[in-house]
Amino acid sequence: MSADEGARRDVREPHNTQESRAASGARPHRSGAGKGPSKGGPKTGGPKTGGKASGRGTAQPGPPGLAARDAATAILLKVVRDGSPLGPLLEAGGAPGFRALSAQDKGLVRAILDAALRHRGAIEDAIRKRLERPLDEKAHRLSALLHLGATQVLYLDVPDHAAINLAVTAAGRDRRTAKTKGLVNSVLRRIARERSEILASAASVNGAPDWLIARWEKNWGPERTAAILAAHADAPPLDLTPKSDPAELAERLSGDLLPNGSVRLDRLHTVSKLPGYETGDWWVQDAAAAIPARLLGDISGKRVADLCAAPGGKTAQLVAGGAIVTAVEKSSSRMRRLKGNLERLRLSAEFAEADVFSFQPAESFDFILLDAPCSATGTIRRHPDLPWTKREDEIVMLRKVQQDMLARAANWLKPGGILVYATCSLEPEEGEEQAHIFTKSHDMFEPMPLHAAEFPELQDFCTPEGFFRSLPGMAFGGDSRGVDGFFAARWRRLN
Ligand SMILES: C[S@@+](CC[C@H](N)C(=O)[O-])C[C@H]1O[C@@H](n2cnc3c(N)ncnc32)[C@H](O)[C@@H]1O
Repeated sequence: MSADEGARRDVREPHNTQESRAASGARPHRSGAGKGPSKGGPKTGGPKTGGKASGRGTAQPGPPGLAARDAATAILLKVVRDGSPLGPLLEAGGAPGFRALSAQDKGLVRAILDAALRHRGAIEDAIRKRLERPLDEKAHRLSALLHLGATQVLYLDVPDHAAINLAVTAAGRDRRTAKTKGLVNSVLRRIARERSEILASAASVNGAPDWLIARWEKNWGPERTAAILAAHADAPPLDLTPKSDPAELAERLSGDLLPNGSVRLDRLHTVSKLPGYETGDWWVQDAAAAIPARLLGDISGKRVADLCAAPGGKTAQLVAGGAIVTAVEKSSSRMRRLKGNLERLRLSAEFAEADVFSFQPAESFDFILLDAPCSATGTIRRHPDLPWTKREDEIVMLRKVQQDMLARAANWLKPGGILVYATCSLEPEEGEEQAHIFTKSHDMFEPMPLHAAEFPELQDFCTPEGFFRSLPGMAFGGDSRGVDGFFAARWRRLN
């Protein structure tokens, strides 16, 4: 996955997990111990096992639900075997089998994949313990069928018999897995029988690859790592940034007003159907993602560069704050999204579709916000595919990009101007360490540490060095539903 594609989506388009799930009626079980499934969720039909093995794919039309299951299998394979990010596979130009599905089936596929990836560690553990011998490393398709079947049995409101029959049918219809029907059937039946026990122990199973957990334990310690993993297991709430009057919006949407002015709703909302969507009264943005732009202070009437701007959550904040904003973004498709988002919000900015490494501003800026491309490990609760598609060497590669970008951006600031650097990463190499390197190598810049006196609501998030640091699992203003992991540092140019 490229750094760009790993970028979070602060301004969410109508196609998102929440709304798809709402559309499909596929409500996930709440994760955690002792939460047995309630039955009678989405009707996948009552597929009968059988059907003819048809080589690759499923040429014959199958029982209801099978097309969705096949699309989910193909997409899960793309993500966990090939390392493709999930988001683009679920978009309009995404995976072919997915594109052909009805809106309801698309919703079902999104819900299955979200749960399968969010709980991948626990599901893998449950399957492994119920196999007589380990699966062949190359048995990717069989593994995916077992994972999706187990996901439905453990985490979605689908009757066990329907979920299991569908998995067995899907196995039987493909030559590569036709002989494993018995195994699929017996493993999934055991998982259904032992559901309570599996869910009770799920929290103790690591929900990310070992290399990531080892990093977090080294950097944040075991307790905070456990809190990060617990936060990842719960789907996040829906946070909105109001264009104006947060209290009015919170009341209008019956949401909770967070101390930074974000409005928090539960996640089962269709974003584009919420009041104020059409009129551009708010945009989707995690409460932590809304902090870096605020660190610039009073920007009204000032020239602000928003570097690495798409999809535009921070651009919107800056424009709404009265600044004259130049939004720099190198990806054309993401720039289109940024423009579309600002259009909906009736906000205007100057758009520069350019690479930060070749961009040349006509004049210097009063303020610069650099929201650099990063591993995005702070957004795993919103993108549960990330742990399974990231590689550690990407973090090493991105460090150099971030360092060079910061150094380049520093040249474009007026004397007295303020620079904020931010990443949505849990990795100190992309946050704290970058800030220290910049301070050491730029004596024309003085750090502007954040203090609780200036931002009382951020007291728990100001580090001793004066950085902003959030970790998933940290409560904000008494709201225990957590925030994304973010880092931000701030400097003033001396002359
Ligand atoms: C973390 S996202 C930005 C999120 C955005 N600031 C927001 O709040 O909505 C990083 C963005 O940087 C863009 N990007 C990556 N490398 C870039 C470069 N060299 N020049 C300009 N943009 C770049 C990516 O395409 C991506 O859209």
